[in-house]
Amino acid sequence: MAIVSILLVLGAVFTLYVVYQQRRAAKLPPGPRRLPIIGNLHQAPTGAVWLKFQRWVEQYGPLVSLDFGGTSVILVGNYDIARDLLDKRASIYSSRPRSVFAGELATKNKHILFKPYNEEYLKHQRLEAPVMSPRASACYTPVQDLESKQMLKNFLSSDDYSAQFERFTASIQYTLAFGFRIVTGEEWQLKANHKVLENAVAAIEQGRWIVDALPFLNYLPACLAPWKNTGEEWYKLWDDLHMANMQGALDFDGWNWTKAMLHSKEAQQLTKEEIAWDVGVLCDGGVETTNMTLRIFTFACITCPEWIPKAQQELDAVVGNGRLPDFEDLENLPYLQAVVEENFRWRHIVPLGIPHATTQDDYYKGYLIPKGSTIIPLFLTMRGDTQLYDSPSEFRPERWIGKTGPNTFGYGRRVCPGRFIARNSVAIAFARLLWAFNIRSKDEEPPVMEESRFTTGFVSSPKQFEASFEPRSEKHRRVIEESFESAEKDTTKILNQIRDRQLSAGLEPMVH
Ligand code: HEM
Repeated sequence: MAIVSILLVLGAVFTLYVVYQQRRAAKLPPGPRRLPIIGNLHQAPTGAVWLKFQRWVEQYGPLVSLDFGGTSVILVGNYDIARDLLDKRASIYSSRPRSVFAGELATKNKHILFKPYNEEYLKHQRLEAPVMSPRASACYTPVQDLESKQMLKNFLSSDDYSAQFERFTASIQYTLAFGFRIVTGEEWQLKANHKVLENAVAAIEQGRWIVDALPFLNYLPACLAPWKNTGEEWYKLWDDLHMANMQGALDFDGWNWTKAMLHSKEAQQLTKEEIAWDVGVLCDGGVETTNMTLRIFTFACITCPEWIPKAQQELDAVVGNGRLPDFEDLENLPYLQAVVEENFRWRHIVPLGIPHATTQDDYYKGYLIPKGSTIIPLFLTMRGDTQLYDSPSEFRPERWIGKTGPNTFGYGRRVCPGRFIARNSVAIAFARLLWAFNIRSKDEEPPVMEESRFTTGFVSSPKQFEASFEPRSEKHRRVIEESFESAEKDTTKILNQIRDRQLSAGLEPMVH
């Protein structure tokens, strides 16, 4: 009798639960039909995930809801909705989805990208803010100036754009973060960084770690959960590199982010290791992102070169051929600025943006967005919107003359802190590369712009292709050589010049 009663109660509770779930599901945005318990897990795409997500947006509209094994996932396929939710309601849309492997095991909650939005996260954001502000970032141009001059000079003897772009972006980030340059690209720190970044991309890869889909599996002992040892191993590599870089930064003369952050008021609430991670992540955050943006630019030069003569005519008219374009020239180069905007639109390095998560239930246009939902802004879908862009696969800077382009650096309270530095690095690199070289395909049949030319994964950029960088004239070659020859290369002097620029801009660069 007692057993029958218990079964009846359990049955009633289960029925109520199913009815509750169905009622809630009825309020969600539309989406593909879900199965009990697993939801849409069986339909979870792999590879170029964004293509399947885009098809769902075409089928169900710009707001799509999915259920991945009990986690509500909301796809956002249009700029207006992304702004409405992620910017205008940022106070409840700025957390991150739980990531067991990458966030908890491989980085032990020390990587800012994976941190949930709470008081603990804000301590780290406040620590970074002074070195990332627009005014502080404007003081870093001497580093971008030197590194772009070396990049041009290196292109005179080698077309290996992968190596040149990586050295350029890494040297900017390492100089600012730790006070030393990446001169050859063979430095051990950069080699160690390769391994760490390779692991980082694998750690975030969707569908790779079963524990991310089924977090309860993390309660298993390590002998039954092999990912735990992998996580521990990757964490150690990462931690050792950050700690070694911090020590290096303290040993170098001159100002750098590590010293500035360690001496700040906010640092008193954090451990040295946490600060080493914060600086390390800021450094890493700018290397691959900027590097991939330059690869995309080069791919645009060889797949749709029609716009290049206009950009070069503008540079010739404003700068002439007797000197390199400078930061001061940028405001007089509207076409070049439009090239930067179009590059960010044409192909974004994170096709699915970086997911946010909600911290409370919300309603939007009558639809329920449940607390704990993963919100995915479909960057590529938005950039390919044919309602907004005529022939979106074509590279047409004209779309942006006198206008700013689409949101490149994310949303709300998680917007990319490196956006001011990144824009300056990209703009000066584009201006100088276009001024200096004719960038052409080395293949008889130049590649065409199509999806299969891009890598899949959390970040995406053009797969390897051949390009030549030929100086536009002998005069251009000489200017490139002389500009690098006469550039200040002493890192300590450059960094102290940056500290002084910050002081005269009324900032406190925080170092004794
Ligand atoms: C062209 C270059 C870059 C692009 C396209 C880019 C793009 C992004 C995007 C889309 C996000 C996610 C924002 C969101 O969640 O809504 C992000 C976050 C981030 N970026 Fe960048 N970024 C670039 C360069 C940089 C640079 C130069 C740095 C450092 C100096 C940096 C550091 C970071 C960090 C630390 C985060 C995590 C923010 C957080 O979760 O609180 N990025 N970036």
